[in-house]
Amino acid sequence: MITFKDVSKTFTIGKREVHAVRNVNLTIEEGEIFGIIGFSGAGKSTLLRLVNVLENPTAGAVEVQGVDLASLRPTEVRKVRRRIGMIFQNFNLLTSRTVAGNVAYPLKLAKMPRAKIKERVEELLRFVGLSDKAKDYPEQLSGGQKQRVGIARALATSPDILICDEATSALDPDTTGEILRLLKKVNKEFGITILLITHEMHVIQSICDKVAVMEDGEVIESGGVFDTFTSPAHQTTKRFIRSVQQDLPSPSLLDEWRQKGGKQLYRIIFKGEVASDPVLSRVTRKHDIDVNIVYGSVQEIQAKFYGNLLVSFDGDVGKTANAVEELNEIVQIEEVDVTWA
Ligand SMILES: Nc1ncnc2c1ncn2[C@@H]1O[C@H](COP(=O)(O)OP(=O)(O)OP(=O)(O)O)[C@@H](O)[C@H]1O
Repeated sequence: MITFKDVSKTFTIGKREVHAVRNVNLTIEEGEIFGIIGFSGAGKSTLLRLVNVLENPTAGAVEVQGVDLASLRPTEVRKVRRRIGMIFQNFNLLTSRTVAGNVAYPLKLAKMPRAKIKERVEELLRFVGLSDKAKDYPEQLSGGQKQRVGIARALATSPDILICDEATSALDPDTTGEILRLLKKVNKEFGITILLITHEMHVIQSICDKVAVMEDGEVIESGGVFDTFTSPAHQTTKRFIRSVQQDLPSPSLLDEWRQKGGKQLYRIIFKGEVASDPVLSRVTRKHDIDVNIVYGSVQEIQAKFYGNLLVSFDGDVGKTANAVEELNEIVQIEEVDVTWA
């Protein structure tokens, strides 16, 4: 478990103070995949550097498994660091060593016997699907393969925690998907807690259990990924979510809809179980009105459905109002203002 207790980190450059992290309180439970998202300069890297003791907090405490990191002697800090693996955006591989040599490196530092190192490296390369690349050098690998080596190296000393610093930001979408699936496998098979930072919401959506949104050094919102996605409280969170969710049709489709009379649009949000319930047809039939589906999308977040449907209704105004009122008791329904779109 990693706990941030009222943590602040201020850098002083000459007379100027930079508040990189401000009053952060977070708990990352064992076995969780926890994502921290924020725009550039939000304070994400500083937060990670506090966990692997590359920085110490100016105020507050960072605890790993109940131990305040600031209270540790240098030898104890090294021990804690060995329990934490790390992967990076630019992979940080040793270019003069082979794939096997890179994965073996932390084991040599830990003074593992040679025969055991060989066995462990083979096992790790099998796990990340790179057994056939053991003798290659990093420059002979694709970005995705390099990150697999990075993951194998980070896992070499069997850490409890894996820290991922923008680990997929340099990769194309397909390769990003492969690496995220591998990270999920790391988490499931070994029970390793994963703490990742990213500026990409789809990374959070794909693999994280919990998310914290950072802005100007502060955590402005945190919680389960499904709840945060479906009920974001903060404007910045909404911006991140919009980047992975198309919740309106394209301008040309909206123009077509306007030309056809452009009736009031309603957005219906289905969450979890209700998504498969034929609620819409049931209610409109009962109130004797027709429903037109103008646009829709369904997403899967943490194995739950999240549906977003844009509809208009044909029929008597009073009956429509009654139907909307009844729907409002079952699902989230709101009028959509598309005057600006
Ligand atoms: N060693 C340092 N000395 C001075 N200022 C720093 C230092 N490290 C970070 N900062 C400042 O702290 C703030 C937060 O930086 P940080 O790198 O943690 O943000 P970030 O969210 O990781 O951004 P990015 O995604 O661009 O890496 C920034 O204003 C940055 O300039």
